[in-house]
Amino acid sequence: MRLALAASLAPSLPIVAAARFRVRRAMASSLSAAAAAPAKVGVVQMTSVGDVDANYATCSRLTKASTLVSCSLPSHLIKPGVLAARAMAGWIAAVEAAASGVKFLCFPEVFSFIGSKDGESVKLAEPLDGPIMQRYCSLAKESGMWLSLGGFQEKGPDDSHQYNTHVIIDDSGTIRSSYRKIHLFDVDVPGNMVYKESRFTTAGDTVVSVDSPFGRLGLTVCYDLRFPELYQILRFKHQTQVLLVPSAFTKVTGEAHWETLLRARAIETQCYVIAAAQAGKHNEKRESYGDSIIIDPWGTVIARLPDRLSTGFAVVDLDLSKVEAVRTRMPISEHRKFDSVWKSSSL
Ligand SMILES: O=C(O)CNC(=O)[C@H](CS)NC(=O)CCC(=O)C(=O)O
Repeated sequence: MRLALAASLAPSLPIVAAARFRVRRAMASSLSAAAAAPAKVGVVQMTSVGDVDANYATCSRLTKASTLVSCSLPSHLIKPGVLAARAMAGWIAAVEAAASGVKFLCFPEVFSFIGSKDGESVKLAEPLDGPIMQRYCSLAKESGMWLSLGGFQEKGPDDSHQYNTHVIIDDSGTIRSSYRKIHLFDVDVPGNMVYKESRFTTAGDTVVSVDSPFGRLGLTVCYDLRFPELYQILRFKHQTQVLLVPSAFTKVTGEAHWETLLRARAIETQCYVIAAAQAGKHNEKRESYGDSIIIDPWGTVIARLPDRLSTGFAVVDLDLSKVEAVRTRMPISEHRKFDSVWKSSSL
């Protein structure tokens, strides 16, 4: 992994890096000729707050890299202290991204809103054709980028429930796919607080994948990560090549499990894993672990931000021939015993 530091742009500010994975030509040429050319994808890390417009400003700044080069920061972000430093860091990342030519940018769960009061987000929940998501569709179109928007508060089946929905928008601004989080986080986190996501959220019940120029994508959200059967279905039934895990992991559980779970999913499915994370303090009560990460199908971490708190993103050349290379040398899909041995045993 090589870190291209944007430090020269602002030596005194938190350093934001774009990590790039270089294609190894020898490996690429020995593999499937049908594999698409490597494409640049980015994984965002951000600290969403209880303000839809402020979060949109951050997402927009990170996405519209090319138009931002000569722009000033949005005025509401120019405040003394940490926020201004973080905003600046995001801006520098955007400049870096322009040079990187990112074609697919992945945002974390609850990118558009994290409230501080119970039930706040249900009141803001909108259908996918509502104004909040439509603004992100315009953003994708204007910047010519595919977006993964994990964990949008989609209007639910009744007024007191939302869906936690992961949305994929293509570079023409069209919603290509959406997935409603299946596993809800009803957990008593040791030393932290009791989460009861099901109070305001209705679980989805459908496994979703979608084709893209960056391979077949498997859509999941956060706590889903702890349920490997979902990822097995995505890999062996849906034939996915890239697994997306937008998240807002708690600090406690993230420290204990985040990287290990993500690398396990990459290794056992032989897929790329792109996991965008919320980071740091959102309000007095809530803090996320951070550590946005991209993992290759061999399980190696190939990109992450320089620290777990900064706003910005890391970039890799996603090379689908690498997926095929790993699968050819270690053909676990042929070695599986699911149909012959395990199918008849219930868990
Ligand atoms: O409620 C919201 O604002 C959005 N939803 C979330 O942030 C969800 C439910 S509270 N968080 C997780 O799934 C964390 C999982 C986790 O931390 C773990 O598996 O260890």
